[in-house]
Amino acid sequence: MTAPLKLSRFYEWGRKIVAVGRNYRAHCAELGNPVPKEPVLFLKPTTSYLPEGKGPTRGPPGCTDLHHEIELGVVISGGGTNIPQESAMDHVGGYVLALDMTARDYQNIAKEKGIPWTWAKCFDTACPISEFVPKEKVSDPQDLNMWLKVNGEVRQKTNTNDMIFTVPYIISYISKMMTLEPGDLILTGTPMGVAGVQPNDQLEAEIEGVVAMKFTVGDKL
Ligand SMILES: O=C([O-])CC(=O)C(=O)O
Ligand SMILES: [Mg+2]
Repeated sequence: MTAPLKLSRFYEWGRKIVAVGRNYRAHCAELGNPVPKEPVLFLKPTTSYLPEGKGPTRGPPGCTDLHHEIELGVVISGGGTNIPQESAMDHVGGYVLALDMTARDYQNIAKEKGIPWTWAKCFDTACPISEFVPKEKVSDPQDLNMWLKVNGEVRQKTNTNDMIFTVPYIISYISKMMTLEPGDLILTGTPMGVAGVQPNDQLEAEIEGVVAMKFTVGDKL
């Protein structure tokens, strides 16, 4: 008999990570991007997962500008296609605090050339995650204070009520074109304050009152 799949270990068996970009106005402004009318979506592979305690996050070969992006992650427990916004939260099993580590130099090259962001977003260790937080521990995902410190200094700080597109809107929007499955992770976008990190930097992040995590930056892959 095979063991039942545990939602708290979604990163071992979930099949995709769907990331929303440009979901906070101030972050759009800091990178000179327009505020989107519909969610900007991209995928990260599950090989980019880095659970806390499993080593450092590392940039891809040749990267000279590895950025941190703190994000609320939403773990899907019940799959579906064409999920209505009204019942979208019934498909959520819990949350994680996540980093959408980004090789900003490669992303800028990709933007200039009009080619995909794969090299910038999909490398091994590009998705550090906290322990799983069951849904019951979060009364309102749209009212969470979260912050990220680098070497003890606050770099990013937000409340998730600043998101342009809410969690139920995002779930409904994605599921119109891509079936969501149990174990999928949705990254909901980063607030202002993204910046470069160096080997041996200490990253510390928290969703206040909910979960905290620590990672070190390692050498390039
Ligand atoms: O790389 C970017 O700026 C897009 C993105 O992931 C975000 O806004 O979280
Ligand atoms: Mg991001």
